[in-house]
Amino acid sequence: MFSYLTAGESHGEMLTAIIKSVPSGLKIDQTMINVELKRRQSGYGRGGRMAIEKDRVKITSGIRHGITLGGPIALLIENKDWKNWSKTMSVNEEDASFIDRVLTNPRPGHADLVGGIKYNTYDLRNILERSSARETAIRTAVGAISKQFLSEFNVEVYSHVVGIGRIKSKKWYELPEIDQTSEYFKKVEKSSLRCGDSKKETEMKYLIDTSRRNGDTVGGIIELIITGLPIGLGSFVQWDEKLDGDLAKALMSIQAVKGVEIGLGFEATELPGSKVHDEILFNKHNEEASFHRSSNHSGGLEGGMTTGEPLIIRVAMKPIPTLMKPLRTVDVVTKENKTASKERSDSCAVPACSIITEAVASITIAEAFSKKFGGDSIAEMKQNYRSYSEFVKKY
Ligand SMILES: Cc1cc2nc3c(=O)[nH]c(=O)nc-3n(C[C@H](O)[C@H](O)[C@H](O)COP(=O)(O)O)c2cc1C
Ligand SMILES: C=C(O[C@@H]1CC(C(=O)O)=C[C@@H](OP(=O)(O)O)[C@H]1O)C(=O)O
Repeated sequence: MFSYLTAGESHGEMLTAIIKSVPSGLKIDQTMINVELKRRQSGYGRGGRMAIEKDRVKITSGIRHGITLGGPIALLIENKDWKNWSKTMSVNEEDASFIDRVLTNPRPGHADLVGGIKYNTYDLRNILERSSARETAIRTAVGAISKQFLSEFNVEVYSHVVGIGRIKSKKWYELPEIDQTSEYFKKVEKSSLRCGDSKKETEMKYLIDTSRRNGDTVGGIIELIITGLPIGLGSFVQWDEKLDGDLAKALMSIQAVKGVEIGLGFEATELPGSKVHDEILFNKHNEEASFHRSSNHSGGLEGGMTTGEPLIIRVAMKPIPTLMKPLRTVDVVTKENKTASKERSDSCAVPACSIITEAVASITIAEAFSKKFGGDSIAEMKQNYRSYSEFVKKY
């Protein structure tokens, strides 16, 4: 199982992750991990921090000569900004008198107030530092290793931005093709908004810019597409084995994500069953044929299991909580009415979040693969995968 733990504060020295039970024999391309880190940093709407950070992974264990050994893999990413915070964020007791950048005016929508009460601190910096989405940099590195694992089984994970504020672009079923190599998705990769629809992209950028100028922020919707999945990852037999549940949990754990829908999602509630459910087909005359569907409204999941069709998931991100025209709040020390603290901040992080959704979904799918085709080495897992594929073909 691909379980992992992350550590690190936003302005601390570094971010760390340890990943458990990656099979041995998996070739790891560090350049690809760094490309994923760059993709996460490149989105439109980000604040000043991204000009400081140049995220690069350092692997300190679990890999030898580019190949996984089967033991825990440890990853590090340095925070370049740490040099400006080394006393403020020092782990050493002798720096305890060095208290600055104290935050006592909690920001509505951030973890500040509830975290302060729960962890019994009046310096809300103690909460901000770990609740910050800086942590998603290291999750993206874990996701990049999971993506490399999945590509051994020809699984591809990609995403695009389909909404910013009220502006909506095309959804998967409105696109001529949802292939990663399509012209549309080539445009997505080039777009700083991760939107392949140029007209909508211009409108979206305008909305981000005007809201920033007004001291405000905007959220949006990301669509995630995963292709090449076998039938039957996940299970219906127990609530905690359902893959839709695991994916929703992983995606909802991304900072500022407030909704996840699979396939038609909420739209399905407005349609009759006859227009929602995907009819089952089988081509008897094709030797390679197996069961397939007339449509993919289910988004590739039925009964908590993959159907073999592409997985389609939409993720809703709320607007960034830190506002340059701040909302009302209360100082946690004096209890006086104040306006919320203003920190350097992003005005829109939906394109960045799109890359994070790819990462966390890849980790969840890699876990499901390990569960179904379990083995200590990649060769053993591939053998199990091939044998299952033969079994499915004969069904
Ligand atoms: C990539 C990314 C960047 C973010 N940048 C900021 C930011 O600059 N300022 C901010 O206030 N919140 C930012 N957030 C959102 C907060 O981290 C998030 O709202 C906060 O941790 C509270 O969690 P919740 O929104 O899930 O309840 C960002 C989120 C993501 C995914
Ligand atoms: C650092 C990242 O995102 C940060 C997430 C974040 C928050 O409150 O979540 C606040 C900002 O941090 P800072 O106050 O240092 O500018 C973002 O830049 C990152 O994504 O790498």
